[in-house]
Amino acid sequence: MTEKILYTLHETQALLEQGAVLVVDIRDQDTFAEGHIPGAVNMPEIFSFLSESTPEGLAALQNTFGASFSRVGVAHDHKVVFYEDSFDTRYGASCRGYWLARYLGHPDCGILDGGFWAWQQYGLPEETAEIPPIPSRFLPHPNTALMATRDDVLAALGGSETILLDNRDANEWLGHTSSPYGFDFAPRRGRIPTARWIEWYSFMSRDAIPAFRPAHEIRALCASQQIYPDSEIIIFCFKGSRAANTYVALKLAGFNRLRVYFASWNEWSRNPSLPIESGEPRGA
Ligand SMILES: O=S(=O)([O-])[S-]
Repeated sequence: MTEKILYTLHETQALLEQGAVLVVDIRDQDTFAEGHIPGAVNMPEIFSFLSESTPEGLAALQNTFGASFSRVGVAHDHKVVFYEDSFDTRYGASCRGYWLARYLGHPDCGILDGGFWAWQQYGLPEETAEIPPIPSRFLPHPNTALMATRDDVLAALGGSETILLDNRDANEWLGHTSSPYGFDFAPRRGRIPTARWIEWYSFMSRDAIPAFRPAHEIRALCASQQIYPDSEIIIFCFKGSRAANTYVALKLAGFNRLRVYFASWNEWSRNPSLPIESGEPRGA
């Protein structure tokens, strides 16, 4: 059975009415305070946390989000739906929430299709009051099959088995900036050698409310880079958010051998012993 990831407005509203879902808003605190889905809890750290893929880094990631999920009441036996403004406004942060919950072993989580913009567009109820969350005890059970580490990426370099897929914005791929958060946020600019590149925006329609493109279009886009549904793929970006967005796009299009290099360029670029390619890519 295909895993359900996207929840429509109608489905989410019905689940809320039944008390059958915890809705998690990943936007920043001020935006959350201006209006959010009634009953939603706020977890901006889903977007901001920077991780490392060393054993210590992974343990820190698991502990941090074990504590954060517990703080807002995420529980393994209760459905969770994450949302942001829309899929392309916060670098895919709602997808980062979904992917993190899956990685930490949550069996039943998803994303609000269209995000809060769609919710508002349809005039659905909002509230500004912040109701204190009811904490839970969320114990992470990491699903290591979803995570790629720096060593996994190193092992894939130049090989034919695993495809490295870089989905950062064009100016990062071209080496014009080190990150989306400032030119010098990370110490080096450029690309991981041999990685293929499909900019994350390309997987979404650019309508007023961005949505993932139909599966056949996503498959065709990937095929243009010799990436196919049975390919083994490691996706990366700057810190795992846009990569999670592309993970969702590919999953919806029937790709299943997917891992996210969650620490991404933020980790890779800080270690001078790891190879990068800089300057304009050939043919750019
Ligand atoms: O910073 S990001 O690449 O995770 S959007």
